[in-house]
Amino acid sequence: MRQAHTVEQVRAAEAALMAKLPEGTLMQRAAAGLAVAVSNFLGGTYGARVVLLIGSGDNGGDALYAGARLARRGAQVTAVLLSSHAHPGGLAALLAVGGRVGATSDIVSADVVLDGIVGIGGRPGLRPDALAAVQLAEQYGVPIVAVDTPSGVDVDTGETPEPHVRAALTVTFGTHKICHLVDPAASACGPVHLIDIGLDLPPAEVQSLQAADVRALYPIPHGESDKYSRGVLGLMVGSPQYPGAAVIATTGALAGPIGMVRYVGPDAVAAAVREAHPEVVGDGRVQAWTIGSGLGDELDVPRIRELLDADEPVVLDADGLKALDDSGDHVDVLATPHAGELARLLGVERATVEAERLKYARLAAERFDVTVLLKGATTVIAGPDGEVRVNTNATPWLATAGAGDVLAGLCGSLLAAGLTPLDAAAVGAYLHASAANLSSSGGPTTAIAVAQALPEATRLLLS
Ligand SMILES: NC(=O)C1=CN([C@@H]2O[C@H](COP(=O)(O)OP(=O)(O)OC[C@H]3O[C@@H](n4cnc5c(N)ncnc54)[C@H](O)[C@@H]3O)[C@@H](O)[C@H]2O)[C@@H](O)CC1
Ligand SMILES: [K+]
Repeated sequence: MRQAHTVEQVRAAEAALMAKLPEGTLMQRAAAGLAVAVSNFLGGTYGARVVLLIGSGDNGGDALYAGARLARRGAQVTAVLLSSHAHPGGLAALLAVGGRVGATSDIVSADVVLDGIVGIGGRPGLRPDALAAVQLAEQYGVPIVAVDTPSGVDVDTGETPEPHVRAALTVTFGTHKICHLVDPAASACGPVHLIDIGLDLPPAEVQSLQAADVRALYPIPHGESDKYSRGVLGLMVGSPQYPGAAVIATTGALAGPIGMVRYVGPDAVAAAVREAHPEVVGDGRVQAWTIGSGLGDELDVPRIRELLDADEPVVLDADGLKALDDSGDHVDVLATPHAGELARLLGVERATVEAERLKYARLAAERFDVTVLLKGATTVIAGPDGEVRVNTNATPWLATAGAGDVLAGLCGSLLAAGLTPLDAAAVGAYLHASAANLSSSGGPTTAIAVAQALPEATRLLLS
């Protein structure tokens, strides 16, 4: 499990640990890990030209001490001081081993720039000198390694209301911060490398399942299982307008853990579903529903509301989301909007949801008393009780027509097999992205190809 803590939680854990250790120990642990990560990033240090962008706080201190370590191993290290105050101990350490203070223009010939402008003490945005330095690095294609967080992003929300650093690598300390997992900030981090500095942390506000967590949650059939006990999913999806949505969602559902799929919808669509999947049967008892993908004119709000109020858990997707209201208990409902659909549900602009994904996913979960899976490059999943999961293993190639139908079918399958909405959403998003990676292999893919890759992605995970 990847955990992301708030700045307040990190500060408290750091204070508790610092009280037990000699002064400066934590910063030395951070700087040592940072120096190794930068050396690995460069493929060696001897002769490398390293520029440090230094702000007024301890984030700059980390960069300066790491710079001193790199200089001792043969790097040419130049500090660009962006504030009248720079960490005195760090600066002295750098100068003592042959590092120097230089100017922004040194960036042009650098192999790497370390962003030690601000870390968890920073407010969003970059001051003019810092912005000019970052832009120069971008203009000359010099990669930036962010120290702890890319400066300028909002660390606790993942929002990026102002200009900020776009890092090729982020090296963070103690735990992940929310900006490492939640977009748009997460996309500005590059790969995130975590250095353990020995913090003792409380439960995290935001979590991201990793392969082992998904493996542990996946419902695996056993010797006593039959097609009913493995779970039966009802699909109310697709329409004469969008028959493909029904076929694709069914393919996603059958590639999940359940034993049987029941399709409920117009005869012509049912025929198309059975042609692709002869094992699909008609109406009857189910353990969960997937409702909404491609319903178009078939949308029957009163019928959907009946199902939402019934005991079986429901994945509510696409057109079906129009049936959601904020009265009543919907804790066993998993709503799967993209940003535009969530914006419509909440009566705000799509761009506002895109900019504040965590906030609006949480808000909708609370208002509608559902679990919300907000689709995107990183998927944000918010439960009605405030729990948040983020999925980060997707590929941009997954942004293709019908991919959402696959996810709705798969998440329904996981619900019918007994997972909670939060777990079904997190496991579904993870496997959906794994299957996309498999079928894409770095190139184009289609929704059907993603659905067809799900069994193999699941096999690889479970083996
Ligand atoms: N506290 C600790 O025990 C440890 C802290 N570490 C490092 O210390 C960092 C936090 O250090 P600080 O608390 O000194 O804070 P920062 O270094 O993140 O920020 C310092 C100061 O910058 C100014 N500032 C805020 N927003 C700004 C902006 N947008 N542009 C320019 N200046 C701005 C503020 O005056 C702020 O206090 C962490 O991110 C991490 O890198 C690590 O050394 C590990 C241990
Ligand atoms: K930084």
